[in-house]
Amino acid sequence: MEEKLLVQYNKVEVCRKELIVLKEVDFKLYAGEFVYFIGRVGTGKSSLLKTMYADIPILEGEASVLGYNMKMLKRKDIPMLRRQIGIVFQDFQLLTDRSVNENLEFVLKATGWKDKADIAERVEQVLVQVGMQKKAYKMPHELSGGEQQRIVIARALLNSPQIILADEPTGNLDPQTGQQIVSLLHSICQTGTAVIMTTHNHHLVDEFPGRILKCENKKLVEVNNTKD
Ligand SMILES: Nc1ncnc2c1ncn2[C@@H]1O[C@H](COP(=O)(O)OP(=O)(O)OP(=O)(O)O)[C@@H](O)[C@H]1O
Repeated sequence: MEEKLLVQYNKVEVCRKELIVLKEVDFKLYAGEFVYFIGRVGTGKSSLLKTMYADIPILEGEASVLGYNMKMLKRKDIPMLRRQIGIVFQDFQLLTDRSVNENLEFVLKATGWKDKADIAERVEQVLVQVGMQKKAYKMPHELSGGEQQRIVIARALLNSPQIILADEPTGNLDPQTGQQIVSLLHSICQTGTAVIMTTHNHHLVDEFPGRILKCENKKLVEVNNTKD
């Protein structure tokens, strides 16, 4: 079977205001791949992810994400693009005033789901997928950090994204919980969803194999292991 190309960057420049963060970025992401972005603090890992969901515009080079030309992207196209990308951050960003169920329902309703039974079924499915079906009625503050991150991953899965972008998803977790989260992301990847994860944790990269790209000296380079 021919591999499906989800992201293609050619000579892309990533800028934050007037600062060039990365230049000449060549990158391809295929369906079902697990990719790590590593590199020191401030080298551009988050910024590069942000270009993929149109949080930072691309001004130089050619970039396509899920068939969208990111240089020509119209404001009105952004919600449709983001619906096909699951986004997971380090700081969980659940709505604190409502339960797990309500957090998930809120996203489905905001993305056009109307039928109550369909919504309930989809919420149940993603909670099962992350092993949290018993916590549906909990408030976020009643959950541990690892559990909250599982709910965030469930939220990212709601609209069956083709790509998950996870920006330091283990940054606020203890090592063992972080391991469980990366293991969960790997199992999601095995169902065909591509995952890009930024991390400073080289143990995780060594333990859970994936393609490794490093941000260094304003370039994105493919490396064989975390020591290169
Ligand atoms: N909102 C912003 N406005 C201007 N410059 C920014 C902004 N956010 C980040 N930067 C700068 O862009 C560069 C890249 O930052 P970025 O957060 O992408 O790096 P990173 O590799 O993800 O770092 P970290 O590992 O700390 O998360 C840094 O020099 C940073 O200071």
